[in-house]
Parts: sequence; structure tokens; C-alpha cells
Amino acid sequence: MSNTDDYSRNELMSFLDMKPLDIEICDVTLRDGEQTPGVAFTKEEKFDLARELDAIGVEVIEAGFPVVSSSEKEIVKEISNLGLDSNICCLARSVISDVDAAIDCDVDIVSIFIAMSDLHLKFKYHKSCADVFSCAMGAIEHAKDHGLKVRFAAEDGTRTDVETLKKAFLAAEEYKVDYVSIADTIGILSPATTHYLVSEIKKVVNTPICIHCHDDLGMATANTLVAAEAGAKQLHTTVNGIGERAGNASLEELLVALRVQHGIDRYDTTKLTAISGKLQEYSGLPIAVNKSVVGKHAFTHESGIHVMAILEEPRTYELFSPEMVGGKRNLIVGKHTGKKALRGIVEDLGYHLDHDELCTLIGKVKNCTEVKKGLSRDRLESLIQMVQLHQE
Ligand SMILES: CC(=O)SCCNC(=O)CCNC(=O)[C@H](O)C(C)(C)COP(=O)(O)OP(=O)(O)OC[C@H]1O[C@@H](n2cnc3c(N)ncnc32)[C@H](O)[C@@H]1OP(=O)(O)O
Ligand SMILES: O=C(O)CCC(=O)C(=O)O
Repeated sequence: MSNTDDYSRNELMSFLDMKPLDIEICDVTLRDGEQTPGVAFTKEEKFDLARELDAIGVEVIEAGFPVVSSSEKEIVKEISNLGLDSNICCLARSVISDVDAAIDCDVDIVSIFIAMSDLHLKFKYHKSCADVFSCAMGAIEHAKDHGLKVRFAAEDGTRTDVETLKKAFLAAEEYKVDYVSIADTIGILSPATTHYLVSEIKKVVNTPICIHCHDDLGMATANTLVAAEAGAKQLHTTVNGIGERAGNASLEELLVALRVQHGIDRYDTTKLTAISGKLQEYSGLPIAVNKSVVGKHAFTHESGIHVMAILEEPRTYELFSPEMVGGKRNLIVGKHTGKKALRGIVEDLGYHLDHDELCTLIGKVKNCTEVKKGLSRDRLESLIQMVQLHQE
């Protein structure tokens, strides 16, 4: 979509016998993301994030859970009526009044969820699987009768007996649901078990499958990608990977992974750094400097061997260009700087040093950064000037 040079593709993919992926993104930042402890977005923040997600090209935006509060319901309705290209979805329990709230909100899709794992049946609902399932089917029928698209989501689906899950999805298919969703609610999946589960469901169900991964083991993005490779259609993400506990699969990681691994370039990834910044501001949750794709260090380089190569060809040490994700390269000097790198940086600053001056400068740089972390541009310039004036 963007004209930026995206550098490397994973050529190893050509050795795998894999069909082109048929996927869409459902971003759940405004719903599951907002379930992050302590996070509550204002109406304006939600509108802004919805517009940004729409501009990126996300196909579905989960705008909220209307029964949470009257203002939540109002905001979901307003987002539905913003005129975005993205389809708008909201969450509902397997309760008729929750579905009515979704109907009132003018959403395109309602995600009706129910848990069928033994743990949830016993300790949360105190009901049999047949009982909760019949509530779910009643809610689905009600939504369908009112013309909504329906996602039937199996909460805690990854700790639910696989045969039970298959039967439930098959029965939901009879009600003409538009999607069935496997929710890895507590993040227990690994890539191998994700592949197994999605493949098993795909053997019996023709309805598009959704995958909703949590990051309790740090594998949410990997599992989501593997689910897509096993045939899942709708992939759930959040900006910066926020969400319950350790969060969800991160939008920025998944979009870049889809591009690098599968050549899917229809999403406007140049907007990812900006939306990540807004999300940090609105949620009050700063990301780690080493966060993939959008972290401060994603394109920051200090090591001499890396910087000398990057000065000639950035692809040597960058998987994709900063421009591709709306980021910026930053070459810094510190304990790990080498002479070639330093010469490049010095020349970029508009100075020219001869070999001896450069050797003197590198000594000063190493002295300054042995114990202190990093060296500001101003400090570097004053060191360069000292060297030029032959000052100690
Ligand atoms: C995996 C997920 O992310 S699930 C979504 C989690 N998100 C949230 O919980 C959003 C914030 N929640 C809330 O604001 C509130 O809990 C509300 C508005 C949803 C419900 O509030 P309350 O009416 O006060 O109910 P409360 O939270 O005490 O209990 C939840 C009720 O929903 C029931 N319930 C939970 N999930 C489902 C479901 N999928 N289908 C039907 N009923 C359900 C529970 O069994 C319980 O029923 P009970 O009151 O008969 O015991
Ligand atoms: O599968 C879904 O669509 C949502 C379920 C969910 O939020 C969860 O179980 O964590």
C-alpha cells in the first residue's frame, strides 16, 4: 500500500507449501484493550483511535461492550455511525438484553460469547454445558432475526474439550453464524497447539474462523500468525498489544509479520508508529524501548560493526525500513561505537576529522561512555570541537 521500501522478505517461506493467506484484521483495542487494568478511554480518544484504525485499513473494529455502561453504549453507537470503511463490532454475553443493546448500537457484527470449558462451567456459571449453550443459541437466533452478523465466540476455547468445541461450532453453523471464534482467553496456546486446534476446527466447520490470542506466554502474535497459516480468517489484535493481564496480539507486530512473511501489504503500516504513540498517551501505558516495530530502539543503532554497515546499506541490520512503519532511524554513539561508524556520524554532523583526530575522538567517546550511558549530540559536538582545537 505505502511506497516505502520494505527491504527483506523471509525467503524461507518459499520452501513451505503454503497457500496465500485469506485474512482480515479485527482490532479489539477499544474493547479488550480497554479491559487493561486502569485503562478507560474518553469518547474523543475512542473516536480518534477508531479513525486511525480505519485509515490503516483494519477490516473490523470491535468498538466496545455496550452493557458495560450507558456512555459505553452511546460511544459504540456513535462509532458505528462515523461512516468508517471498517465494519463495527461489539461484544455481548449470551443474554438477550446484551444482544438488544448491540442492536441499538447499529453495529454490523455482534460477538456473542460463552465459555464451555469445565472450569468456567463449574466455577463461573454453575451450569451445565447444555444450559449455557442453549442460552448462546437463543442469543444468536435473536441477533440473526434482527439482521446482525454474528460471531460466536468460545471463551476459554483453548481449555475446552476439542470435541465439545467442534459440536458447538457445528451447531452454531446451523444458526448461520458468520464467524466462529477460538478465544485463547488465558494465553495457553503455543504455535504447535494453535496449528493443531485451528486445523481440527477447520476440518468440520465451513464458517470463517477467528483467533483471539492473549500474551500470557509472550506468544500471542506468533500464535495468531500460525492460526492464519492454518486457515483462520479473522485475526484479533490490539495496538501495542494492550489487553487483559499480559495483553493481546499486537497490531503492529502482526501487520509487519504478515508483510514480511506473506507479502500482505494492503495495510497502511506507515501509520503504526503514530497510533502507537497515541495509544501510549491515551492509556497512560508507555511501551518498552525494545518493543518490536514501534519501540524507541526499533531503529536505534550504537554498535560499531552494525552502524558501519548501516551507513552503506541499512538492510544489513534492519529487517524493514523505519519509513515503512512511520518510524525514524537513530544512530547513536556510546561505548560500542567504532571508528568507521563515528566517522559517518561526525560527517553527518558536518565535520571532517583526519585519521589521528578521529582516533583521539574515539578515545574520548569511550572514556565518556564507559560508565555513563550514551552521549548526546551536543556533547559529541563539543568533543569534536575540542579535538579540532587540540584541547585535552
Ligand atoms: C474474556 C473476556 O474478555 S469476557 C469480557 C470481560 N469484560 C467485562 O467484564 C467488561 C466489564 N464488565 C462489567 O461492566 C460488568 O461485569 C457487566 C456489565 C458485564 C455485568 O455486570 P453485572 O450485571 O453487575 O454482573 P456481574 O459482573 O456481577 O456478573 C456477571 C454475570 O454475567 C454472567 N455471564 C458472564 N459471561 C456470560 C456469558 N458469556 N453469557 C451469559 N452470561 C454471562 C455471569 O455468570 C454473571 O451472571 P450472574 O449475575 O447471574 O451471576
Ligand atoms: O473470541 C472473542 O471474540 C473474544 C473473547 C475474549 O475476549 C476472550 O476470551 O479473551
